[in-house]
Amino acid sequence: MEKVIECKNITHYYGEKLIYENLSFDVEKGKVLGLLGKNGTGKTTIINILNGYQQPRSGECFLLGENMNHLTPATKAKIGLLLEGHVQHSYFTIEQIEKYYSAFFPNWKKEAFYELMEKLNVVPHQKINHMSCGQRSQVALGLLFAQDPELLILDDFSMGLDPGYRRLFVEYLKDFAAKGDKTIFLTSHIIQDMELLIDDCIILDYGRLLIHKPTREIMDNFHRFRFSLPDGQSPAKHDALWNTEKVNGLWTTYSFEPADKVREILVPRGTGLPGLQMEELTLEDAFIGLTGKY
Ligand SMILES: Nc1ncnc2c1ncn2[C@@H]1O[C@H](COP(=O)(O)OP(=O)(O)OP(=O)(O)O)[C@@H](O)[C@H]1O
Repeated sequence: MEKVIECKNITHYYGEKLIYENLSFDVEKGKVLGLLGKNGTGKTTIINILNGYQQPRSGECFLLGENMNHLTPATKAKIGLLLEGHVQHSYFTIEQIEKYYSAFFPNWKKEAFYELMEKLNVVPHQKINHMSCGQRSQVALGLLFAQDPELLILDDFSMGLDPGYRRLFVEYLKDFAAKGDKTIFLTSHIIQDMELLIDDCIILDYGRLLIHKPTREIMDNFHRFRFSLPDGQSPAKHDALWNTEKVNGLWTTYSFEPADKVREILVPRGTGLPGLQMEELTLEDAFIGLTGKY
């Protein structure tokens, strides 16, 4: 399989503060990979490193086979980048920005941009800096679809979008990804959107990569378990159990293991655990189970 993003042993600090040590992952061509993590785990930082805007302490990244620090103009034209929803050159009107951007990209699809602008209730001579935050995000996304890149990198693409427009963009992104030869790497805190879109999931924790798995594998195998224990008794600690805690008198834990195995781990001496309940999870619940609430 062709690797569109390769991230090799990235170690990054801000001053004394470790962001990650030896972070490595690949994204294969045609995949949609979602990067999830709590606030401040380093999602924007890795996007900046991938694009050569920030230098890590060690390690290197390759985009479409080229080193992050030496991307040729031809390769840059194949990468669509959205940094936290911002559109540059906001003094332009919609018409002007479309003309300006079209000069940089050989595959420019003007009609894709205007198709989206028609859905926005804005007029072509409206200035971008006179638009709402959500409308500006939509212009930024319209420019990306017109660019028709091979690799789309979106940092917080849904910032400022209302639920209707978020759903519209999820549908646009799904269509874009369905072409099969496009690769998308994206972050968002709206995990319901991610669940509709992503093939694979990376979850960052503070200082490290927590998991990198196909989303289907998480949804099929990661469950929440609820159970009760006699007062004063606590469940056994085990590597296969995530974020075990007592909530309103009932214990909860999360695991990739099936119920029988969880029962065996929780009560190793075979005393049984009659009330053990296993629950299916949304991706958002799974995220909370893996990372904890706070
Ligand atoms: N230029 C900087 N100098 C010092 N610290 C920084 C700098 N940029 C980011 N940080 C810190 O590094 C950590 C990671 O920041 P980053 O913006 O990459 O996180 P994030 O996962 O994108 O967060 P969020 O989900 O809130 O957008 C944070 O603790 C942040 O305060």
